[in-house]
Amino acid sequence: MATFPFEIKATEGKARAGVLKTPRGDIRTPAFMPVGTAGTVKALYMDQVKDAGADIILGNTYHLMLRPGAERVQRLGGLHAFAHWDGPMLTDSGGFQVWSLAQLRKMDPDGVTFQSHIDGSTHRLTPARSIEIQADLLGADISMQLDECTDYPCSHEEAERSLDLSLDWGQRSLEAFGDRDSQTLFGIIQGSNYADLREKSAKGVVSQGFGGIALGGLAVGEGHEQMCATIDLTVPHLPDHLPRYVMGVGKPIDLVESVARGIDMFDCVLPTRSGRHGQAWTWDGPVNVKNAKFAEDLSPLDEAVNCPASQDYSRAYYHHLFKAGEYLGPMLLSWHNTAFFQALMQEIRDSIAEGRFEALRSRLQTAWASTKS
Ligand SMILES: Nc1nc2c(CCNCC3CCCCC3)c3[nH]c(NCCc4ccccc4)nc3cc2c(=O)[nH]1
Repeated sequence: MATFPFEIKATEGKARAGVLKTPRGDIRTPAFMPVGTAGTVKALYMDQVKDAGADIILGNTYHLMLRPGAERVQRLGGLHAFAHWDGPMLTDSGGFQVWSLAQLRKMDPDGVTFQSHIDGSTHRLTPARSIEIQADLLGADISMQLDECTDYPCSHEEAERSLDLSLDWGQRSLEAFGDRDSQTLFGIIQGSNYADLREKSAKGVVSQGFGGIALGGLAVGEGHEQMCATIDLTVPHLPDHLPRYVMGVGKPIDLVESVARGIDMFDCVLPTRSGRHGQAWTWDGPVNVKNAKFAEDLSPLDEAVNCPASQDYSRAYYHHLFKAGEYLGPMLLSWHNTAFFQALMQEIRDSIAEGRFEALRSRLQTAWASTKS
């Protein structure tokens, strides 16, 4: 397994600004990774994703193994060629999506058997099969170990059982990954919100020798404050030199507060999912364009976001598009939100490099206080 060079360029407190160097290109951190679920960042062309500033996108083992099938994606040249994205790509192992989407799933110590939510066909994921799909068939630059995302809340005993299973699957994932020299594998920490279990999981994952470390089991309903508290008690057990990735996070306020606690990488469906439903994220906080107050508002979504979707169309036009159910509504708003999330990460990176991150953080805590729920 390769360990990609991770250079920290600047720090402010626990916040780090750096570059993760991969064979398919550099990833500027802190980085927000747009989610390309089934080989597409929903409603966007890859050029728009790239122009918005994204260095890396996510692919999804669960969705692609069900349709069109992982072997078919390989026959078609792999996910980069298939989806027309030539930059770095990270794929999740599929475990989380099995929990959140599949029907009739059956767990055992070696893996999980489940029925497709699409056509009911039976599938099985083991650590080795997940690595084969991610690294061999889809061709991911960064793969994730197969893990069990522990339900929240849960007992200490249940959290420890789950953590131990993920540690075992992490070891098997590393063995299956072998010595691929142009791809890397990240481990995933579990442990729910128990300090002793997060420490046990962190020390276990760090000792196994991954190319990066993810914090799993978060953004599962615990809320902003609990998520921050869990990050606070996990990061001290992580080495400075490996990238840290909080999975499934999150809202803009979550990104800022996680960067302040030493996190480098994020993914979330929020920009495109909320965009499809009329929610626009701006520097002043979220607005829902379907609100009647925008019916004759000629102002742009956000003066400070340098994207045609943010500058060239009025809020009144967005209001009309969503009231009329026009396709262009979700398309433009997904584009704006994707550009806003990238503009936020760029401002975070610049502020750390210029020693003004804490000033940015306190300004955004005030502007976005109501979004912490
Ligand atoms: N292995 C693994 N993945 C996790 C994920 C999936 C991360 N996104 C993958 C991505 C791949 C491509 C398809 C989409 C998913 C999580 N997502 C969330 N919360 C999302 C909370 C959320 C936020 C906004 C809207 C919906 C849900 N917590 C997560 C915890 C884990 C975890 O422990 N282990």
